[in-house]
Amino acid sequence: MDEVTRIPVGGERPYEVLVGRDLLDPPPRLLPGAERVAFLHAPPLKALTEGLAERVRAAGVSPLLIEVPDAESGKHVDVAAACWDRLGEAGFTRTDAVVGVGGGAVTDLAGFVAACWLRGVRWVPVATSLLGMVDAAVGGKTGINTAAGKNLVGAFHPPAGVICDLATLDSLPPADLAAGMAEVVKCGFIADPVILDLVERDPTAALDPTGPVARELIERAVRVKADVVSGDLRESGVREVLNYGHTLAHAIEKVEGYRWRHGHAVAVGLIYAATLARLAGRLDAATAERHRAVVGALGLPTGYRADAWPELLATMRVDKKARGNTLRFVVLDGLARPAILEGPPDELLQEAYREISS
Ligand SMILES: NC(=O)c1ccc[n+]([C@@H]2O[C@H](COP(=O)([O-])OP(=O)(O)OC[C@H]3O[C@@H](n4cnc5c(N)ncnc54)[C@H](O)[C@@H]3O)[C@@H](O)[C@H]2O)c1
Ligand SMILES: O=C(O)C(=O)C[C@@H](O)[C@H](O)[C@H](O)COP(=O)(O)O
Ligand SMILES: [Zn+2]
Repeated sequence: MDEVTRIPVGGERPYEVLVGRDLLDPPPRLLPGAERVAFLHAPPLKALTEGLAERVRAAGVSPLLIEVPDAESGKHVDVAAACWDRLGEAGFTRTDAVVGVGGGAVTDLAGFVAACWLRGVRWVPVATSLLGMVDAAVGGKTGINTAAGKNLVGAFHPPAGVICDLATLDSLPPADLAAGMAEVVKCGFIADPVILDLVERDPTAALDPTGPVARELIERAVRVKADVVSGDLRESGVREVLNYGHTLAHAIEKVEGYRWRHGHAVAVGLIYAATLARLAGRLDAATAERHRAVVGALGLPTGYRADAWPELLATMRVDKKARGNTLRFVVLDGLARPAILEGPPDELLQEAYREISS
């Protein structure tokens, strides 16, 4: 095992994010006293999960493997209900636990299943995608999608610990690596501009999960997220900055029937938020343009269909940051200076969209 970085996350129930290579042993150690552990995984992570289950069995704990549909198809209430049925059949009690093995979709689902079972049992995300490591597995936001939109049902339920084994990224498809980088870049714009410098200097190195640049980027992004959520688990204030770019991103995902990767939608959403801030007189043109350049350098999408605007606007109205009829956007007043743009007029929203659409 190489060196493990331990990043603390504070709050009512503090825990650590472990980043390193070949560190898949810890789930039983993070869950002392559990006699049963349910492993939720999607088909691509079956072999890895079976290996984890064997280690757990060797430690005297009974594993229960629950295979769920891949990606966003798993974030559905019917899938959650099927998981609760399995926990019930296996007699899961409050000292037992759930482990989610996979990308952000599976860990969001696993956390939600754990948050609701017996009104909350312990859980551990084993993040196997870049996006999961830098974002989804950290911070205790769990949830599923509904017919009305993305992540509309969920719970704040911090994990007992987070495992980011960089070796798992070796099998992650390149498009998913790039998608994860969108959330890393988000952290660069809202809090840690060194991230942007590193990506701009060598985008290829940023996308190589075996190299030191990717590891530094991952650790920096996790620290940004950990710092924010430590002080505001339930998003009553500062945590909203982590939603930078997400108001449009979630609308694009819904319009696409969740066939677009979350990170790809976030990439477009970041450019939209920067354009909106520039048009609102909040952000300088150079920093706004930097969004397009960094996102483009990573091979991520930079725009979306012009004719989708009416549906996107309607969907954005149920964004969780909205208050009644007032839309609220996270914008930048400068590099690493996130703020809220409250109730921008529809004309301004549309003008910004015109600039990023084709
Ligand atoms: N809870 C949060 O705070 C938070 C934060 C950001 C994103 N999210 C959510 O995370 C989800 C996106 O996560 P994602 O980008 O990981 O997508 P994903 O979970 O859909 O995973 C993408 C694909 O990669 C596969 N995969 C994962 N790890 C792999 C590996 N090591 N090798 C091979 N294939 C692998 C998955 O099976 C899937 O097919 C969205 O639902 C988003 O809403 C949640
Ligand atoms: O952790 C947060 O807070 C975030 O906003 C991180 C986002 O990257 C993530 O996509 C999150 O799931 C979005 O949350 P939502 O509350 O807008 O559904
Ligand atoms: Zn996100």
